Amino acid sequence: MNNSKTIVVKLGTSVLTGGSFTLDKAHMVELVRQCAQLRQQGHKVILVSSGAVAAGKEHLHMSCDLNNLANKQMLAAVGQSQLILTWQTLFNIYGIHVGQMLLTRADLDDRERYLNARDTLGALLKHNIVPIINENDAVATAEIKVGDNDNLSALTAILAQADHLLLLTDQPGLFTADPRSNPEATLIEEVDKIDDRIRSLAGGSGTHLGTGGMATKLQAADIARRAGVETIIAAGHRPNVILESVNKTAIGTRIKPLGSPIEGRKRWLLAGPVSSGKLCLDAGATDAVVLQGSSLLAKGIKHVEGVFQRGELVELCNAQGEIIARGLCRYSSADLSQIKGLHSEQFKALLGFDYGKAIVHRDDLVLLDD
Ligand SMILES: Nc1ncnc2c1ncn2[C@@H]1O[C@H](COP(=O)(O)OP(=O)(O)O)[C@@H](O)[C@H]1O
Ligand SMILES: N[C@@H](CCC(=O)OP(=O)(O)O)C(=O)O
Repeated sequence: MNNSKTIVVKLGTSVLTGGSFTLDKAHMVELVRQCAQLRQQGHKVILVSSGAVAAGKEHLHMSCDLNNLANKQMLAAVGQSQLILTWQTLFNIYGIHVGQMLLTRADLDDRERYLNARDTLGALLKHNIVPIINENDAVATAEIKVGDNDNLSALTAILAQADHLLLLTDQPGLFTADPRSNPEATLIEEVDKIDDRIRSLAGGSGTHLGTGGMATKLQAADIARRAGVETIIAAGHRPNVILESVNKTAIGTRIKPLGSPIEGRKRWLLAGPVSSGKLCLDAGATDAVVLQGSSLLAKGIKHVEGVFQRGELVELCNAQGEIIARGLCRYSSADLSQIKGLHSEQFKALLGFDYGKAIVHRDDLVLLDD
């Protein structure tokens, strides 16, 4: 079917537990029914499922300090197997297989590992298996974590070249303020651009088990929209929410994608590496990069922040300090401290070598301003 869409459905702990410390299996079966129906309509479905920590707590009947990393990892290790067992049992009702993928930031940083994860996801979808993704909480420490499943689901949507990202939570969408503390807050139905004004509306999680609240949902939506993916934030308990979101019923908060989807390597630049440093550009270089589609030359670099090697990802900032692009830097921070502000003809005399005049080549750069 040529109208086939790929949909990433992110289910927050709040949806899977209904705010309790146990998995709400009656509701999970309802979500599975909707996923099965979407597949019958010819669409592909990927779940990003939170709930491992909650499931671990439920299984062990143990109260422990959730601020302690080892405790949380223990609960996730126990809970993840319970969680996937529950999903498999429920999808079995419809004769659907599931495949578990546990990822960390490190799996997406490295281009080769990113491509491996992409191929696994592709193979699961090709064989009509529903991928169920979570962060590998049992082993991931802060340095190699994505940190929250909202961002992980956006990275998954990029990996899968999805059409829609549904962030299902315990609120009907993004409100003008946290509705838990502001009963007057109203739903925002459509967002064109995620700027500081929109970000300022989003608070953190209102529960002990949720991570990130609305703030991480907006981060995720911003990454997704730049990769051409539409995001919908909606209530996981709304009847038929998954079916209606995809079939264009006005529902929750819809965050529009940017016009044209970007090509593979640039998608990885958005999804993958964490930045190792910053290049601050003058106005001329900013215009050249943003408006003229040029590579970044050393001449327009005013200063360099951070320590990085050749080939690492850096952020490019304009004179106001706003991040305008991400890209792979062809020179190390040590080299750049010598050649910033100079013409490329001088590189060899100063460094003893030269990797070409582009500091960040156009092919290795993705723009963020819009
Ligand atoms: N502007 C806002 N609009 C809606 N919810 C918000 C807002 N700011 C903060 N929140 C909070 O975000 C919570 C949902 O995020 P979170 O607890 O992380 O849930 P999940 O487990 O679904 O990811 C809501 O319960 C709400 O308290
Ligand atoms: N990976 C964790 C969930 C992390 C997370 O982002 O939680 P949530 O904000 O509920 O989606 C778990 O499975 O418990």
